[in-house]
Amino acid sequence: MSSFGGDGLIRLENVGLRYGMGPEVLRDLSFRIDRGTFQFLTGPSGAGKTSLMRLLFLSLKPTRGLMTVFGHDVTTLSRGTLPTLRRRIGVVFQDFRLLDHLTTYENVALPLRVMGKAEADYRTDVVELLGWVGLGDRLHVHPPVLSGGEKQRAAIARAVIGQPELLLADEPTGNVDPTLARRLLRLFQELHRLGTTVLVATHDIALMDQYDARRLVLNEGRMHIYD
Ligand SMILES: Nc1ncnc2c1ncn2[C@@H]1O[C@H](COP(=O)(O)OP(=O)(O)OP(=O)(O)O)[C@@H](O)[C@H]1O
Repeated sequence: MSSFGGDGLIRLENVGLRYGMGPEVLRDLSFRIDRGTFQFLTGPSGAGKTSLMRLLFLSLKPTRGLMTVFGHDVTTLSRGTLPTLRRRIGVVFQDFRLLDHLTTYENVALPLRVMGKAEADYRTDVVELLGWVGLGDRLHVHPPVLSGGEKQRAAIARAVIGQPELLLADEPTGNVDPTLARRLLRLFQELHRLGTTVLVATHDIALMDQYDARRLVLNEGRMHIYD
């Protein structure tokens, strides 16, 4: 029962995942992510990182084992609970998922609008954050005209603007140069300092070497942890 002690924001016990009738792509995962911690998730291409991120964002359910997120057993979540839990999570997926009919500024401000905040209270924060990620001159354009790296940074800004309890970022520096990648890592560190639990999936060893954090390593669906 090792994963079920302590202040586990996320707990997995013997979790397995398969797509349809295919083979298990995640196998016997047992680990805990404590509140307020920072960790990298890494491993070779196809090891299951994105699949694990989807599990943690409650887009998929484990096909076996026990998993809790914010203390809720994910297999018995009611339809109403799911969106409430997701609102506590900031996500950056590899396909960005920006809304094309909104400007960059509006995309990033969206989580705050959903929370019911007034624009006058957040406008400066959104503009400042977009400046920090290098999009200060792209505020009023729509996602289709942004480059891949610009879309990625807009998605990151949207994920962090509301200071979520949990940040899940899948290859967040995959489309940017090393200088910008360091800058984005600093943003995640700052968020962590403010209390967010952070999980960053990355292949980028140079990036991981810049921050002394726990490493969750997936290999062929199994996990090894280096504290
Ligand atoms: N929707 C899906 N349906 C069926 N199989 C899938 C699906 N998504 C992923 N897989 C399979 O699950 C395995 C793990 O894929 P996943 O994308 O989670 O790995 P990854 O570690 O994120 O890889 P990468 O680093 O290349 O993004 C792979 O064998 C992949 O083919």
